[in-house]
Amino acid sequence: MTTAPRLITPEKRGEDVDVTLRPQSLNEFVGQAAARANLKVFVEAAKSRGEALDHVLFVGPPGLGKTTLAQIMAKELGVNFRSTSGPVIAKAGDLAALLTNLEDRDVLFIDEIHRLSPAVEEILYPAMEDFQLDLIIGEGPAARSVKIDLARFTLVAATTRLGLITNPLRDRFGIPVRLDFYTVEELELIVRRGARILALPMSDDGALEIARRARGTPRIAGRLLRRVRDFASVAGAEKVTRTVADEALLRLEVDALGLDSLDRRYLSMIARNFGGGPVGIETIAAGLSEPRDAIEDIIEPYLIQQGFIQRTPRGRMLTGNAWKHMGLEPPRNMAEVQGRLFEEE
Ligand SMILES: Nc1ncnc2c1ncn2[C@@H]1O[C@H](COP(=O)(O)OP(=O)(O)OP(=O)(O)O)[C@@H](O)[C@H]1O
Ligand SMILES: [Mg+2]
Repeated sequence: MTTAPRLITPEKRGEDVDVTLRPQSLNEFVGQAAARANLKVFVEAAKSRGEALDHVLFVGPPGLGKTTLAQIMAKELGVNFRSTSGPVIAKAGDLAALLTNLEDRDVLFIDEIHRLSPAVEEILYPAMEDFQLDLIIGEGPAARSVKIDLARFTLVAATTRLGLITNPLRDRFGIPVRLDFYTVEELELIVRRGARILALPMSDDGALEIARRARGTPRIAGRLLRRVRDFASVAGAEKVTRTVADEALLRLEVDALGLDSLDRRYLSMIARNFGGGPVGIETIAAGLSEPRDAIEDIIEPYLIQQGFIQRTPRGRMLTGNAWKHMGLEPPRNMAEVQGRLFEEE
């Protein structure tokens, strides 16, 4: 099943390979204040002791800056950055090859670590803990195990779904970092910085309008900024004002809160076909013809954070806010149904 291209998706797309907007240091990185402050301390401490930084796990919805922070870690530590991702490492040998090529204190970044195969994960445990590889050479009675010493490296991993990581793996990260959606103020700084880099004249209320509608996500802020720039240049606008931004975003079907057509389809399907829920995730996935993963990773986190849906033991349920946003009347027994569901828990 393929997901239709969606302007607002926080998923990676070609243009994000364009690194111009990517912050290069912890100081340049906007938002995530608590995480940033902690990371600064840990980096300083590791550097002053001349040791490898403890392993770091970044957890959070797509587009919030996990890969960016991983790269920044290596830069701040002044070490090499090697990068791979869970689904790419097919065999234990692939990971072994990567690990044996690391130098002391290097950062190895594994994106989507929840998609590592169990056989590969097994190799990772002793590597993370004792900086050793335990390899089995040969098969059957002739098989023997060899241990290879590795450089003392730092594993920096990222996942959108903490729940999909096994406990033994999770426990081996000394520094777990959870990234949250950004505030409008933070996104406003990110948009202004982006406009400066792109040499795009923009008023304060123009930046605010884009920030408000970026779904709490820097990647989306960057993407909206580029699209607004296109509209502005075609329309011959000298400056991105609130009106210019608003017109462009409306044409992109991004509403006042940053919800796009897929978000709205999600909400309206639960409202119209299921009386507001509760309705199970599989049913929603089938109804929207979208993979369940994409719904759980991309659509729901923001809708939950905005207080539009609740996860109940029986499935998803719309809140009063969601009905209001759609301009619809909530069912009269909504509060009662919700109360009953949570009692059952
Ligand atoms: N704090 C920030 N300030 C400015 N720009 C940011 C910030 N965080 C992320 N970005 C920008 O947002 C985009 C997405 O960031 P990044 O690729 O690090 O997200 P991610 O969390 O790794 O996403 P995914 O889960 O999809 O891999 C990048 O282009 C980056 O430039
Ligand atoms: Mg990433």
